[in-house]
Amino acid sequence: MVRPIKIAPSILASDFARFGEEVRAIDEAGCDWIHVDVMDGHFVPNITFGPQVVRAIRPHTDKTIDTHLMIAPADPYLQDFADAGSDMITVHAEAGPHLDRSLQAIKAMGKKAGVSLNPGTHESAIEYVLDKLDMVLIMSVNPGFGGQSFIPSTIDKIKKVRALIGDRDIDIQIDGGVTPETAPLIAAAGANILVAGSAVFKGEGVEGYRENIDRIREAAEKAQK
Ligand SMILES: O=C(CO)[C@@H](O)[C@H](O)COP(=O)(O)O
Ligand SMILES: [Fe+2]
Repeated sequence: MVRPIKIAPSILASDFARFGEEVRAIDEAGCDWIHVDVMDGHFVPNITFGPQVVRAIRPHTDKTIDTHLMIAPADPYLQDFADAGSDMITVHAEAGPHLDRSLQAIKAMGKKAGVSLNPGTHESAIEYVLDKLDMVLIMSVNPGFGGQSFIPSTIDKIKKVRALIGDRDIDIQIDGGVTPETAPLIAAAGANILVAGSAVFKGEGVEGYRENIDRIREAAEKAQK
């Protein structure tokens, strides 16, 4: 089954002084999800924002708020993100130490659960938690910053994760360096949720964002067929 392509702009590349306006603009521009990059300055070498930002943007969109937690430990903060309005909560397999417990906690909060793999992490890290997953996020850059170049070995990992998933109802998300040029390779390998920060927000306002989202989506959909 071909899973529908979804585009999830990362607000890490938006204007932080205008979060509400920026979220409304990407919503109006036709994005599918809103990707929120949470960084703690410990698991990754950058600090961004916490549950308060999710709470602040929640009234500006009905679309899925996809929360990418690059924090360790994640467990003490899961309830805060759930209460703030996150729909999907993704933890890193490397953030440990109890991945299965983190996923059980997210599901018990009634949220969709994702697990993320850094570029250097083997796909077997998800093998025994597949029954608790709604999504696998394969990092195509080392986490911490937007605007980095796509790491080519990601393509091979997408294929391996797709094979591991089999016919389970699990999305594969790719995050980092997604552009209209990399999107076809990503989609052809079997991923269907594409996060894009700089490639979307380099545009001006709703029309600029729409053009960038459409270009990525069209390139991916064409390659899926
Ligand atoms: O999680 C991360 C980075 O750690 C990403 O979500 C980036 O924010 C994507 O930015 P671009 O590579 O698309 O500019
Ligand atoms: Fe991300």
